[in-house]
Amino acid sequence: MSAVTIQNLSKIYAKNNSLWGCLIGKANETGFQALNNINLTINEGEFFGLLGPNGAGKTSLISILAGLSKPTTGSATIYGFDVQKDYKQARQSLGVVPQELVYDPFFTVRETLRNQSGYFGLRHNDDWIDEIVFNLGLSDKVESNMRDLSGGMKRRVLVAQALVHKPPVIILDEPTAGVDVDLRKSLWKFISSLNKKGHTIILTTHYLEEAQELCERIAFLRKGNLVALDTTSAILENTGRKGLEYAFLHYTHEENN
Ligand SMILES: Nc1ncnc2c1ncn2[C@@H]1O[C@H](COP(=O)(O)OP(=O)(O)OP(=O)(O)O)[C@@H](O)[C@H]1O
Repeated sequence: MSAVTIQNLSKIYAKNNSLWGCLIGKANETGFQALNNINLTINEGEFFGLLGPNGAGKTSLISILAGLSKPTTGSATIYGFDVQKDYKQARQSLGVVPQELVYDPFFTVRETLRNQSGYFGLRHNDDWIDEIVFNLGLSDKVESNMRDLSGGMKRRVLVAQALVHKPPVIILDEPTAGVDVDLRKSLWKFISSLNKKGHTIILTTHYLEEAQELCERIAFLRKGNLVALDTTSAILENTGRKGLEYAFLHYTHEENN
């Protein structure tokens, strides 16, 4: 079974046309097209890279998969569950590490992870919580309040939150932005071990050397369009084996598409 399917997916963000503009008969401005007819299948157990420059549409796509935003047209499924019609099952199958540091400053790390477990109906999840925090180097911070953690540690908690319900599909939206070498190493070791156990990993990152090392297949987005989709080795081969940074620039520059 495919882990994720995306069919004819487009997203147009509506313009906030003012009431005053409507009253004086000003024509409504059309919205901004962030995704344009994306078709993509990600296989079960794949380590998949979703790459593109700032504003390419990566987070817009992830938000739709996570049920946080509705597509304008098209559809998407996670493990066969439609992200809109079967929202609960699709969300249960997905763990998302968001790009932005969102947290409640009044809870401890353990309380944060217990609360997150509760959202997924898991009451006695401490064994797994302990395993996650250990693997993310957070064991000594588990009773600390979120507000007392450094930025990199808060990001580790976001990763832990995405994993509390052992989702088969894990999306990491720039998980290593602003984190030190230690976390990067421990994070990739842990995520790779989950991938070996069968979890599907979808990674967006601007650290292309990480994507080159980890991802079996890569999609490049540019201005909402899917401009390349292939195995990492084929992408490197097709662009003269000059590295993923060269391939990134090649595929995401307008004149090459
Ligand atoms: N809520 C919104 N309303 C209007 N436009 C939006 C909204 N969210 C995103 N956009 C626009 O859609 C485009 C794609 O944004 P998105 O956040 O998906 O890009 P991204 O590839 O994740 O970029 P980055 O690498 O910087 O995180 C951008 O031009 C952005 O300004």
